Amino acid sequence: MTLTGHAYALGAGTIINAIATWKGAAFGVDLKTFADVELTKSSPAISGTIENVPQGDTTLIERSVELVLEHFDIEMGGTVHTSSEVPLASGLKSSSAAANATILATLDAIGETMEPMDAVLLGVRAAKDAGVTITGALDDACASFFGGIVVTDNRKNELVKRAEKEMDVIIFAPDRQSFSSQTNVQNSELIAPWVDMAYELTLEGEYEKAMTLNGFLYCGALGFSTDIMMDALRIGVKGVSLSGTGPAYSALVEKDLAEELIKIWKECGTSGKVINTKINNEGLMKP
Ligand SMILES: Nc1ncnc2c1ncn2[C@@H]1O[C@H](COP(=O)(O)OP(=O)(O)O)[C@@H](O)[C@H]1O
Ligand SMILES: O=C(O)C1=C[C@@H](OP(=O)(O)O)[C@@H](O)[C@H](O)C1
Repeated sequence: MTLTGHAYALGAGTIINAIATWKGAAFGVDLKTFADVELTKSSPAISGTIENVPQGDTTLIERSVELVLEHFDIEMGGTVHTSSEVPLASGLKSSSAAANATILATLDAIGETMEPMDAVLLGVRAAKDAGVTITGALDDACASFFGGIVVTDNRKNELVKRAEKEMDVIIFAPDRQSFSSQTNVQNSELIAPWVDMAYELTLEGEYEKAMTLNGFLYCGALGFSTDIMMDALRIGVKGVSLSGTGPAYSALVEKDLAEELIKIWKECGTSGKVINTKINNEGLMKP
């Protein structure tokens, strides 16, 4: 007997990177990661593959399948395959999207459901077990699963706030990767008092101000250039930041500024791609 399941989850952008204070905020975007799971009774092991990334680390998606099967006390093995519109290890939450999509695809395969927040927390556990995260990145996991703007306390495993906002999202993704597991945690902790100020702005609904403050702080702490942010501010963008641990940047913009920002970032002289997307407020399920 072979069971198959399919699902997708969203990539996301950063408002507050949680590494400094363990409190974070992020927004889901219209970029998807797809997961296909195939389970058989005969195979005890789970083996993962990532489309177009033959050398990619598949521990996260394999662990995600395992945790769902363990939860329902099911002894099966098989395969999990992902394909993604989210650039890998760029700060755009490819890991949260891969874990969430895999968990939902596994549930689909075995014909089970879970409370949405329990599914998200299983993905966070898989990310911790796979060693791809510092705080568990509940902010990113919630943005990827619920869409909209989310604010979380990653130490308490708590979704503090969720809001919806219609905005375009323009992303600049340099042609390189930066793994969260290798980020400079000590430097991030040094900026905690000011990241706290940005977090307070987030609670007040001042997402764009919060995001831009977060961007300058983390660019400073992690050694990323602020030129891309300045390019955006110069034309009137209010919300622009390094996304997560970089190297990608994302901006929240009204429609009228989107085209101009795309043009400026395409001509900025740094090699990378510009992605035109928007906040996805639908998500996969409601919290
Ligand atoms: N499509 C995918 N399929 C399987 N694993 C993935 C996928 N995308 C990301 N990952 C896992 O997540 C890791 C990258 O995580 P991370 O550095 O936090 O990047 P991001 O900021 O994009 O989440 C990869 O090394 C891999 O283990
Ligand atoms: O590993 C972590 O705990 C985190 C990684 C960062 O994201 P990326 O994985 O996108 O760099 C950050 O934005 C998030 O708030 C917390």
